[in-house]
Amino acid sequence: MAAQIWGSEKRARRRREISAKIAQMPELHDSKPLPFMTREEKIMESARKLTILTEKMGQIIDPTDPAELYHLNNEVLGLEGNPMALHGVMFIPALSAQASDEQQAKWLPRALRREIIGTYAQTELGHGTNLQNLETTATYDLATQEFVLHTPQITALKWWPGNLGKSSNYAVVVAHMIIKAKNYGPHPFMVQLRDEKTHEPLPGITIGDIGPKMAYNIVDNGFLGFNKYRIPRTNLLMRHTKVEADGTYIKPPHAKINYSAMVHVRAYMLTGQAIMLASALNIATRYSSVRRQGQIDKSQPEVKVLEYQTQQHRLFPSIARAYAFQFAGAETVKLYEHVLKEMKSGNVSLMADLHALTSGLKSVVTYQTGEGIEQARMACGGHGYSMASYISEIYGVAIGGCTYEGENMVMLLQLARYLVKSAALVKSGQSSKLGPLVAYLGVKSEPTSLIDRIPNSGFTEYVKTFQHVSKRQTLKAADMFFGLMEKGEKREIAWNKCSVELNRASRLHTRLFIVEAFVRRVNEIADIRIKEALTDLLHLHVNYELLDIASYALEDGFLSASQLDYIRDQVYLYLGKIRPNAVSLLDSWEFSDIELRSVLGRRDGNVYENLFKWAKSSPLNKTDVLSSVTQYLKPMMEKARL
Ligand SMILES: CC/C=C\C/C=C\C/C=C\CCCC(=O)SCCNC(=O)CCNC(=O)[C@H](O)C(C)(C)COP(=O)(O)OP(=O)(O)OC[C@H]1O[C@@H](n2cnc3c(N)ncnc32)[C@H](O)[C@@H]1OP(=O)(O)O
Ligand SMILES: Cc1cc2nc3c(=O)[nH]c(=O)nc-3n(C[C@H](O)[C@H](O)[C@H](O)COP(=O)(O)OP(=O)(O)OC[C@H]3O[C@@H](n4cnc5c(N)ncnc54)[C@H](O)[C@@H]3O)c2cc1C
Repeated sequence: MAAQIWGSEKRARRRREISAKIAQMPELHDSKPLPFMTREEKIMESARKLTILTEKMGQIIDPTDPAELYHLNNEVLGLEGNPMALHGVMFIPALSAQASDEQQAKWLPRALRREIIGTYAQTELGHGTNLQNLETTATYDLATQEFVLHTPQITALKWWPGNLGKSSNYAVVVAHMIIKAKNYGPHPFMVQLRDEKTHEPLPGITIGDIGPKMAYNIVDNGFLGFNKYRIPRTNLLMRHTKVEADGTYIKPPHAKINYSAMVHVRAYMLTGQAIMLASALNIATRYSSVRRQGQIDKSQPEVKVLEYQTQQHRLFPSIARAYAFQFAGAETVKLYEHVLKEMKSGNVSLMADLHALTSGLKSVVTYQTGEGIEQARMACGGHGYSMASYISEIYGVAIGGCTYEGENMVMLLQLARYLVKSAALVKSGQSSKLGPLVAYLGVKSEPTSLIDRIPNSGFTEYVKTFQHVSKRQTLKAADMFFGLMEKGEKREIAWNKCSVELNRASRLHTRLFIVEAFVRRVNEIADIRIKEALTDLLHLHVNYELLDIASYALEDGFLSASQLDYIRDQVYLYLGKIRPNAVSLLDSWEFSDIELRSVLGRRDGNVYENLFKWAKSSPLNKTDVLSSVTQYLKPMMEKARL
């Protein structure tokens, strides 16, 4: 199963080998539990480990393999981030995709050797979503052949970029490029921020940390202002766009090609989310098979809480989602790598499809991951609320994904643009022009669903039902939009008035893609036992997801009440079937105790003794009487007693 999750036997084996090596290297372990550290201590601890990793990486992993590097980071540095998180996630991908060969030769080897630390600085205090209204300018000075970066007012300060505040000395900065008073829109520039020797900010640069956040606090998200700060013309990233010495602008082959670093993260973050969901579920499910509370049969001893159907219903559909996201994520990364290769050689024809797909997936996956992790926390009762579970930290980090890399509603609306265009093709009889991801929009469906009507139909009737509801909602939302325009409403106003319905269509389309990716994977599996276990999970997935969106299929009678009863019964049936495999389905992800950082989720199940040990190690317990008591509470009580 680990091979299915991680992509191959070899990958799963390598992960095990890497974890075993890390277990033998105490210098790479947390020196004390992270929840007992201050933010400053955590940042120091992370930098300490990161430095050792840089020295010893070659002994542990193949540093050229991104999957191995990702695993190493998760184990050693953890999900709260590290001083170079954005360096790998966005700075290097931005240079790789947008810098010319010559620029790459100059900067990439230095970045890969970690001679410099970089980030991606785009969002500003006043604007994040609406890139067209960013305010930072890069004005070309023909006389010196330099760009002059400037922050015209406080809202133009770069705000949020990870590791910008304190760690990075370089950044890819997105600024509006102005040449001879003409604004060419947002473009990426390579900018040195700090002196390489002293790490002091360079003159003309104002920079710092934006303060503590809900989670992800090892990352120093930062602010950045420029005061007429000059960089050479050749620091504009010039793989696709060029500015010649005389100010001549050569436009890129696709207007949004400079957005590729964002698409990169949107594609790669899906498996990251799946890992966070599976981690929280691993903790909750292991704990649920240790925790005994109450009886089902009063004549029997207390049961493990995992025996309760409500507990299974809370956890198991999310286990199925974690697998589904991992499989859909793997497909998306493959597609992204293909499109990136094409893009580098000038073929931009697949960019719109990839943008639409990743926009929808990013939104649905992060939202459902957040839901699943929060349910996992609640499933642990009181101990879930303790940082000893570590689930609240996983939650805080995961839901950051709903916001970063494009706020979820906004990204769903991006997919909706693509769906509406596809609907227009269907309506104008041009269904043959639909791309493979939306081809179902042009296919006439049966009048009613055949779920529970055809024996041995596998998952086909389920997929058809998901297709039906997605198609119906897409065409309905598109009709509403076109109808408003026909009535004379301006395009943008009409769009806004339909946007809730449009986003519903985007979610349904994306959920269909996730179901299909799961089905595709199960169909590929040869090992009979693995196929069986995953087929059970897929049964739970399709039935649970369909129940969740049943109103769409009920309102036009595509599903009947009796079919809904069948679907509900299937959910209960598969909860029971999955119960014996539940812990194994999560243990198959092979997270080590080092990586999970959870007292509740310990592999050995020795929860109570270790919770007590953990509590005793709280800094508050260093002394029996705190100074808050001697200074304030004791005098207050004494005064009250007089
Ligand atoms: C390995 C990774 C694992 C884990 C990650 C872990 C940690 C990482 C932590 C944090 C990283 C966070 C980093 C950041 O957040 S960086 C900042 C990200 N910011 C955003 O995402 C901003 C979101 N906004 C946008 O993307 C755009 O503004 C927009 C909403 C898409 C609108 O852009 P705009 O230029 O105004 O375009 P429109 O006029 O609306 O659209 C015109 C046209 O272009 C199409 N389009 C837009 N984007 C793309 C694209 N990327 N590729 C292809 N096409 C695109 C758009 O759909 C429209 O097409 P039409 O045909 O419909 O006209
Ligand atoms: C943990 C974290 C890490 C980050 N890292 C980076 C980084 O490394 N580099 C970087 O540059 N940025 C980074 N960001 C910033 C992030 O990319 C932005 O916060 C994000 O893109 C959302 O933009 P915003 O904050 O402007 O939200 P806003 O756009 O102000 O969103 C506020 C609300 O308005 C709604 N809204 C906005 N526009 C529309 C619209 N057109 N239609 C409908 N509704 C709309 C949104 O849906 C939302 O409900 C990070 C953010 C976080 C939380």
